[in-house]
Amino acid sequence: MQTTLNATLPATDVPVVEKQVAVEKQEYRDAMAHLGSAVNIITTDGPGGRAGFTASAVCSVTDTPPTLLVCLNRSASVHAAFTQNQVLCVNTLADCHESLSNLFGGKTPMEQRFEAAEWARLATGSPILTNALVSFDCKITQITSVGTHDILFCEAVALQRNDDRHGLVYFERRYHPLMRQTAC
Ligand SMILES: NC(=O)C1=CN([C@@H]2O[C@H](COP(=O)(O)OP(=O)(O)OC[C@H]3O[C@@H](n4cnc5c(N)ncnc54)[C@H](O)[C@@H]3O)[C@@H](O)[C@H]2O)C=CC1
Ligand SMILES: Cc1cc2nc3c(=O)[nH]c(=O)nc-3n(C[C@H](O)[C@H](O)[C@H](O)COP(=O)(O)O)c2cc1C
Repeated sequence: MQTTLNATLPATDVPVVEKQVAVEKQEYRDAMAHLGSAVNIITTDGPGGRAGFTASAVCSVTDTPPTLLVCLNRSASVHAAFTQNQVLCVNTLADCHESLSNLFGGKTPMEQRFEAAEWARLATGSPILTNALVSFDCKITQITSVGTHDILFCEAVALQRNDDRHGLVYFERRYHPLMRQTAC
């Protein structure tokens, strides 16, 4: 399906279309499914308990100070743990992590989620997935609410990289391996 959105243009000789375009939730989700994204398991540990969930709504904000953002639905069972602990780790998944992603994205009990992989710790005490593509160990510096979600701004205080693994992309509601270029 091809969809055209009307826009108000500033040029004087261009007819202005004033019609307001309402985007329904399902239409928005169907459109967002066209955006390929990395898949991450976001973990935390501390006074609020150990918790983790799968997230695609993650991006870099600034390198000074090194800051990422993570969008977390306030209705998720893990929400209180993250806001109480004030620390988290963004573990970006490799191509072998499809089933782990589904485990952390479903309604699975928390212990069962963590039993399925090996974890370490860096600076904040948040679980680091040992064979992740990259792990950003962070303190949460700011939280802003927009609609159903909280945007967690997270300053990286330690990093772990695995430079030989292939990536994983979530696109059109499916997982796709993303191959690293190797010398031939
Ligand atoms: N940002 C989020 O909260 C996301 C939540 N999910 C959840 O994971 C499950 C499976 O998702 P899909 O297989 O991708 O099918 P879907 O049809 O639920 O979602 C399609 C796309 O819409 C966006 N989206 C979905 N739910 C959203 C939400 N509550 N807030 C903002 N954006 C949202 C995401 O970009 C997602 O890839 C659903 O329960 C979905 O709600 C998935 C991706 C992102
Ligand atoms: C591929 C994928 C991406 C997801 N991305 C997000 C996200 O960015 N933000 C979010 O709040 N939930 C996201 N979810 C849903 C959460 O992982 C899920 O709600 C979380 O595990 C909490 O579930 P619970 O309430 O059963 O603990 C995603 C799920 C999947 C499968």
